[in-house]
Amino acid sequence: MAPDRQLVVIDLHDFDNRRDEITAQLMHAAENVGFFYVKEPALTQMAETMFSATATFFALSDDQKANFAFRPAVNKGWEKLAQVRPSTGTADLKESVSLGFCDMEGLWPSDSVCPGFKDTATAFMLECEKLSVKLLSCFATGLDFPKDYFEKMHNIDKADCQQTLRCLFYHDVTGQVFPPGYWRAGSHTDFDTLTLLFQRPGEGGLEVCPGREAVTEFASSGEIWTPADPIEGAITINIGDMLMQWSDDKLKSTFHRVRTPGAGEYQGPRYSLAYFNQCDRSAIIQGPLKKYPPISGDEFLKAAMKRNYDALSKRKDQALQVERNAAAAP
Ligand SMILES: O=C(O)CCC(=O)C(=O)O
Ligand SMILES: [Fe+2]
Repeated sequence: MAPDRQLVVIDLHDFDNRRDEITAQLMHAAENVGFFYVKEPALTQMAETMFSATATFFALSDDQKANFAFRPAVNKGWEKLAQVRPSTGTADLKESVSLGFCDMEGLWPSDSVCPGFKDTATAFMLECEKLSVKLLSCFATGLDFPKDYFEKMHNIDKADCQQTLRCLFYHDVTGQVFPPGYWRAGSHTDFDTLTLLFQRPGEGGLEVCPGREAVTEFASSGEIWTPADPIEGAITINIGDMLMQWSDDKLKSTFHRVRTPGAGEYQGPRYSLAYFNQCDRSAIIQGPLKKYPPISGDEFLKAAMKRNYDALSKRKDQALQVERNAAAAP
C-alpha cells in the first residue's frame, strides 16, 4: 500500500473535552506517517524568545562556546561540524547546544556571557514538557497503557532524566556550493520517544521519508522525500525509535533530513529547536505485545549509538577499500 504522505495539522483546542478525537488523530498520523504538526501558537510564540537567546549564544566566539563543549556521556553541551550520520559519512553543516534539566553542571553560560539564557531555556523546556505530557498521555491511551504511563518514565525530577532540548544553528551558506553528500542534517531517525521540533517560517529544508516497518531496520523503504516545511503557529512533531519499539512497531519513527539550500533559494542561517523526549535511564521499554525483549532507557540509547557507530565504521572501511583498490589499479 502506498504510504499516506499527508502531514496533518492537529488542533489541540478544548483538549480535555476532545481528548478521544485528538488521540484518534494522533494515532492515525503516528501509525501512517510518523510526522505531523500540532497547533500551539502560545508555545511557538514563546519559542521566538528562545530563538533569540540561542542566536545570542551561537554569536559567541568558538573559544567562548568551547567552555560548554559537548559531553557525549550525558549528551549535553555545544558541538560544531561534529555530528556525522552513517547515512552520509560527512559532518552535518551545523552547530548545536544540547540542554536539559540535569547533567548540566558547568554547561550553562553565565548571565554575563549570555544574559538570561538559563532562565529562558528552562522556562521554555518546562512548557515543552507540559505539551509532551499531554501528547504522551494520548499515545499511552492509544496503545492501551494507563494514561500516565509515559509521563512516569520521562520524569524531569529524577536524576537519571534524559529529556533534552537541542538548539540548532545551520550556518549561512550564501554563495557556497557543496558536493553531493553534504547536508545540513543527514538522513536519520531520532532515538527518542517523541520530538517537538520548532522551525521558523522561511527557514525550510526539512524532508521526511515514511515507509520504515521495523525499528531494527536501518534504512527506510523507498527514497521518496516529502517536505515538512514550517507552519506558522504549529510545532512539527515526530515519533522516535523509543516509541516505535514501545509500540511494537505500530507507531513509525520516520527517516528525515535537512537539505542544504542551493542557488536561487534562501541560503541564510537556519535555526531550529528540538525537544527530545527520552525516557529516564532506568525506565524499561517494552510494548504491549512484547515483540522485543525489555530494555532500559540507558541501554536503548547506548545500543542506538553503537548501531550508528558500527554503520559509520563500516562505511569508512568500505571507502578505504575503494581508495586502496583505485590505488592498486594499473
Ligand atoms: O533542524 C531540523 O529541522 C531537524 C533537526 C533534527 O532532525 C535533529 O536534530 O534530530
Ligand atoms: Fe531528527
